Amino acid sequence: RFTGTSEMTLLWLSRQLWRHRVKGLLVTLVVTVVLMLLAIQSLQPDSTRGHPTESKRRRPPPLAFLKIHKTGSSTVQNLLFRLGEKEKAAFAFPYYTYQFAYPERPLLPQVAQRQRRGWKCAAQFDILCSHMRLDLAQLRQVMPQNTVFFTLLRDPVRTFESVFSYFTATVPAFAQAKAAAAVARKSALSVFLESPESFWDPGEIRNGLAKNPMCFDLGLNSQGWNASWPEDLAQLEDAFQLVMIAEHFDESLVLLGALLGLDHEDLAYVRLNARSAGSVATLDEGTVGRLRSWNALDVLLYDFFLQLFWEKAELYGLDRLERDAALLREAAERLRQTCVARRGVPPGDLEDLLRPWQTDTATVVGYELRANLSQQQQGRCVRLTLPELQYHAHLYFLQGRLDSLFTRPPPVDKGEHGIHLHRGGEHLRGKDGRGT
Ligand SMILES: Nc1ncnc2c1ncn2[C@@H]1O[C@H](COP(=O)(O)OS(=O)(=O)O)[C@@H](OP(=O)(O)O)[C@H]1O
Repeated sequence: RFTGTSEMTLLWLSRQLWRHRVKGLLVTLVVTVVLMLLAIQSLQPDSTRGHPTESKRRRPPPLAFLKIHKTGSSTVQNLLFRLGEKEKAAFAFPYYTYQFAYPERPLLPQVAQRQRRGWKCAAQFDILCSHMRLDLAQLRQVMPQNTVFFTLLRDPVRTFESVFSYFTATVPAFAQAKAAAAVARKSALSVFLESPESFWDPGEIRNGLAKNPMCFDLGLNSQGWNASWPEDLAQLEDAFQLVMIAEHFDESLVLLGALLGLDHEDLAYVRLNARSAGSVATLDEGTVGRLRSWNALDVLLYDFFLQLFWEKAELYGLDRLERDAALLREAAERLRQTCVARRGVPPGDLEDLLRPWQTDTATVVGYELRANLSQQQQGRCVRLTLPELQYHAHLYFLQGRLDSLFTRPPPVDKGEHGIHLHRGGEHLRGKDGRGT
C-alpha cells in the first residue's frame, strides 16, 4: 500500500512490532511511534467530499463526548475524529496518552501540563472525546461554555460481559476469578459471578470497572446504593444534552446529527473494536440474572436514560426518526461497500496500521480495505477503520505534538536508542494499561 523506502521500512517495522508484541516494552513503543509516524504520514489529506451542503454547513459547537468503556464508544469517537480532522478542530487530548489519567481524575493538570510545555494550543478546545472518568466541574473548566455534552450507554449485561472479557487480566477482581477458574475448570466469568464479593476489593481503584462500570465512568459512586443517587442522576440529566443508546445506535446518531447539524454522510460509520465471535460468551438466563443483580446501579442508570431517549425520540417524531435512521444506514452501507473488502478480520491478518489493540483474553477484529482505492478514497477509508490508538497518534502528529515527543521531552526515563519517552511510555500504551 505504501511505496519505496517507506514500504520497506514499514514491513520491517511491522515484523518487529508483531514479534515483540508481548515482551518488548520500550523498544516496541519506540517502534510503534515511528511506525505510526511513517504510516500515518502516508495518509492522504481527507479532501472535502463536496456534497452540496458542505459549504453552507455551520461549524458544529464544541463537543464533549464521555467515552464510556465497552459501550460502542470507539465507533462514536472515530466519527468525531473524522469530523474534527476535517474541520481542523482543536482536540483536548490527554498528555502523551489516549486517556485522561484513568481511573484517576486529574483532567485539568493533564491539559495544563501541555500548555506549560509550550505545545501549540488553540485558545479554546473544540472536541474532547478521550477516555476519562467523569468530573463535570473539571470538564466545564476545560471546555467552552457552549459545549454540547453527550455520551453513550449500552445494555448493562452486554457491557459487563465485554468489560470482563477485555479486562480479565488487568482488573484485579477479574484476574483473581480467572486464577480460581483455572483450578475449578470453569469459565472465569461464571466463577466470578458465583461470589463476586469474594474477589472484589472496593478500595482498589483498579477494580472500578469490576462493578457497575458505566456508573464508574460517569464518576458516580458505583459501589452500591447511596442516598445521593437520585440527585446524581438528575445532575447527569442536566449536564448531558444527549445520552445515546447502543441498542438503538443509528437512531441515536440521527438525534446527535440533529443536535450538531450533521448529515448522514458525516454520521456514516463502521462498527469498531468488536470482539471475534469466539471471544463473546453465551449467557444463559441464570448468568444474565446474576449480571443484572451485580450491576444493579448500571441497570437503573440504563433504564432511566433509555426512557429519556424515547422521550427525545418522540419529540423528534418516531416516524421521522425511523426514516432518517434508514437513510443513515443506506449512507453507511454505501461507504462500507466502497471501502471494505472483508470485515471481522482477525488481528494476525491485519496490517499494523489497522490492527485494533488486543488483550490477552479477547480477540478484537478489524477491517481489510479494498485494493485499488483512489488516493482520495484511501484517505477516507483508512480513517473510517483506523483504531483508537492509531487515530490518536495521527491527530497528535497533526497537532504538532508527536514532534514534541522527540524534541521536547517531559521529565522522563531514558529509553533505548537515546529517545526520551514519558515515564512508562503511556503515549501509546495498550488499552489494558500495559505497553505494546
Ligand atoms: N455501532 C455499534 N452498535 C453496538 N455496539 C457496538 C457498535 N460499535 C461497537 N460496538 C461494540 O462496542 C464494544 C466496544 O466498545 P468500546 O469501543 O466502547 O470499547 S473501548 O472501551 O473503547 O475499548 C464492542 O462490543 P463487544 O464486541 O461485545 O466487545 C463492539 O462490538
